Amino acid sequence: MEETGRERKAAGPPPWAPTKSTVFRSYAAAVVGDRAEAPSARGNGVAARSSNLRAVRKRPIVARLTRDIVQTFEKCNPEFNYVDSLNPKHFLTTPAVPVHNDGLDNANSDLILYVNLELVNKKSDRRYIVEEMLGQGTFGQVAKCWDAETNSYVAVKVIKNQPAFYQQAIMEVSLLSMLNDKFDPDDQHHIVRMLDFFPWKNHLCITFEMLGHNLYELLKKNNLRGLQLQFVRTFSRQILDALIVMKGAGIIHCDLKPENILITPKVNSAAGVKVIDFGSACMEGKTIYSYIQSRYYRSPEVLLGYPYTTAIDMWSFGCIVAELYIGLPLFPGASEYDVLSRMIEMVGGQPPDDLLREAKNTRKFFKHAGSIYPGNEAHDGLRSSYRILTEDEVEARDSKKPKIGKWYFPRGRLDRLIFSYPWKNLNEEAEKEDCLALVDFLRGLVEFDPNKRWSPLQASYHPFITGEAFTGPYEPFRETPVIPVGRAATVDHNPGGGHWLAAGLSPQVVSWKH
Ligand SMILES: Nc1ncnc2c1ncn2[C@@H]1O[C@H](COP(=O)(O)OP(=O)(O)OP(=O)(O)O)[C@@H](O)[C@H]1O
Repeated sequence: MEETGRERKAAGPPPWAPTKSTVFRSYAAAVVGDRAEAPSARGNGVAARSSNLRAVRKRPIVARLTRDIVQTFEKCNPEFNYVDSLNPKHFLTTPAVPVHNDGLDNANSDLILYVNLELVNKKSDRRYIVEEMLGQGTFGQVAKCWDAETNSYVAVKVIKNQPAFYQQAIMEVSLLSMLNDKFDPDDQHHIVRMLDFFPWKNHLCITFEMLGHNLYELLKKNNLRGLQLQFVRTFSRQILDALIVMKGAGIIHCDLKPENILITPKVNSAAGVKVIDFGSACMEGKTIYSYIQSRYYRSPEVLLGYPYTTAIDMWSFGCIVAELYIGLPLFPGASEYDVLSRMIEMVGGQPPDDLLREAKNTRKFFKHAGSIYPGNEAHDGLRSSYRILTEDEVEARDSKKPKIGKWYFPRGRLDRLIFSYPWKNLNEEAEKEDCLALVDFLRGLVEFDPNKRWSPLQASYHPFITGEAFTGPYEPFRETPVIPVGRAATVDHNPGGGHWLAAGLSPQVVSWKH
């Protein structure tokens, strides 16, 4: 299946500085062009206007003049006649042409937002004044709003006025309130805080704490050259912390990607991140959708149509960790076939045969070779009765070529990519050791077999995360008796925190100094 939803617009090439390798340069430029991004309205005009508004709020004399500006004009000119409807609105939503909902919504069922529009929680009479657009996504729009009651900014997600989106947003509200209130009451585990939710003009509005740029924006600011290892470690540690809590709650995020990890305002000058967007999340053991996760971060079991668990978030997490280091997506496939081929080539190996036997989409990507496939150099002497179809075989079957993206860095294994990455200066012994630890860390995350892939708690004890000396391949402790998912009659999904108990821990035990 080709991508339909979740397509985002190209962001344009980055301001690329003089390089060590033109191969990497063109790769980055193409990846930015290929990777679709939510159209952001953080234009200069909007930014300037918002800082003006802030200035107005802070200076009482200016605030008074501004508030009473109509009266002031009337005093100056008795013929001055202010009519609200003639006041030009600064629209933030595109398109801003009224179509549905008595002219309040556009053709996409998005509420047409404009600067100074008030979104009101009628129950509490709390008002949120729209100031700028933060993001327009699948489920609706996220606007930066001024909360007059707390004198602070919040991010308000205004869900599209359509039953399916409303239902999924209700799920987001219920899962996030459970995570916030029950599993992270003291806001220690890097999960966004939901502050309020209410209906407004047939749209569900969800209010969140205001956070900063997302990690993709951060990587772009850094010319897609990746972050220093210390930041990769800190961010990974914090995302893992959130994943431990989510697994404890039995929640699968289903859309973990750099765009959904936001930088928190600095506390004591320490960098921090939080996981956002539970709009695709579901409870483990109650999975409904099969078409989930953004393509670059989609796990093999989801691609193959196999029952999935919280392990799919660990796959996405592995892709994110690698991307933070190299600055570029690990598997930027132009189609699902391309993503799977890249996984096989870069990680080595392929999904285990019993998974391939049971998965719904195996025939889309693999050929059952009948007897044992002896493997080849690229597959590490793999022995399997399945092999991935060649491009020609896919073309012959589908009567069209599979979409294949360019390879802009030298083809090969992940470890080679990490060690040969031109922007890193691996002169120091300590840096080389850190890199070895990173490669070993990634090994346990981008593991084809979801039952062998490390859980967040197992990963959290890896030397790359703890900062201990890396002495050799990490062997995680055994967490729970392994009951292969989809290969057993009943599966204990640990929805209520059994994961913690099995490990003899409570969520509070695992905390790091950030
Ligand atoms: N709490 C927040 N603080 C600041 N910005 C935010 C916040 N929440 C969301 N955003 C911005 O809005 C964007 C879209 O948010 P979100 O992912 O929740 O919406 P979505 O409709 O589910 O989007 P998508 O379709 O991309 O998944 C984010 O990438 C981020 O840039």
